[in-house]
Amino acid sequence: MRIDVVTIFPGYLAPLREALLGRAIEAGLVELGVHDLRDWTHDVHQAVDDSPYGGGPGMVMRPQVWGEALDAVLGEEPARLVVPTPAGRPFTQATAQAWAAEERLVFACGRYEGIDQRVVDAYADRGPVDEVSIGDYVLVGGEVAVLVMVEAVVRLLPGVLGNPVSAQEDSFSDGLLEGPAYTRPVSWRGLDVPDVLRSGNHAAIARWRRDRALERTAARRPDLLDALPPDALDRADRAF
Ligand SMILES: Nc1cc(-c2ccc3ccn(Cc4ccccn4)c3c2)[nH]n1
Repeated sequence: MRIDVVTIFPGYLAPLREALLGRAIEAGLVELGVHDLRDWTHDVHQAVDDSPYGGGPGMVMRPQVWGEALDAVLGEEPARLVVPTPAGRPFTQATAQAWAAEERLVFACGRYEGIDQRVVDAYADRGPVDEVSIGDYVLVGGEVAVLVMVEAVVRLLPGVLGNPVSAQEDSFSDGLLEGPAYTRPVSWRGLDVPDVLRSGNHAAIARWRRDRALERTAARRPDLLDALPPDALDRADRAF
């Protein structure tokens, strides 16, 4: 997979070259290109924004600069164009799973009050364009959202995670939140590891973990329970 990011703050994307993701890049599992939008300005001030038509607070990012940048970065290779925005469709684990199958992702990081809508409209004719939100809160720009989404996608690529099973078993993959996890010592500040986890009874451990996941999901995210397909819960689950 190749990932390109266009931004006026390239340094914001430096964390993508650290740790697990950095090792995935070094291993050639993913290619990353970070591009400074201002490289496509032609004025001395390198202006990327202007006042909004119709008035209102803040500034809007100019379509011309974005058009030149995305034409250059996209080139002729097909790619999914992703535009983070608070007004986007929710980015979920299902989105990450779908995007993990893509050959190329290009992220357009806006700032100010966002990017002139004609940029999304103009590229919608060339290929898939997703306007996505990572949550119901407003950030200052798209860069942090891109860090989140790139991490969620790249961890799913073959060879990236040391333990690939965890990508299938992590939260949301079975529609439930993950339950609690424990490691040594068996007792810490008077708090003990649940006995069942040390019992060696794998059926009992699996049941206990499922029960804790159901309990936590019901308490913290009842919406996820409501969204489960009818056959997702078996009789033992329903006892919960
Ligand atoms: N889940 C998300 C995504 C964002 C996001 C993504 C990109 C941009 C580009 C600019 N802003 C600031 C801004 C503020 C007010 C209205 C519009 N945009 C962004 C915010 N916030 N929360």
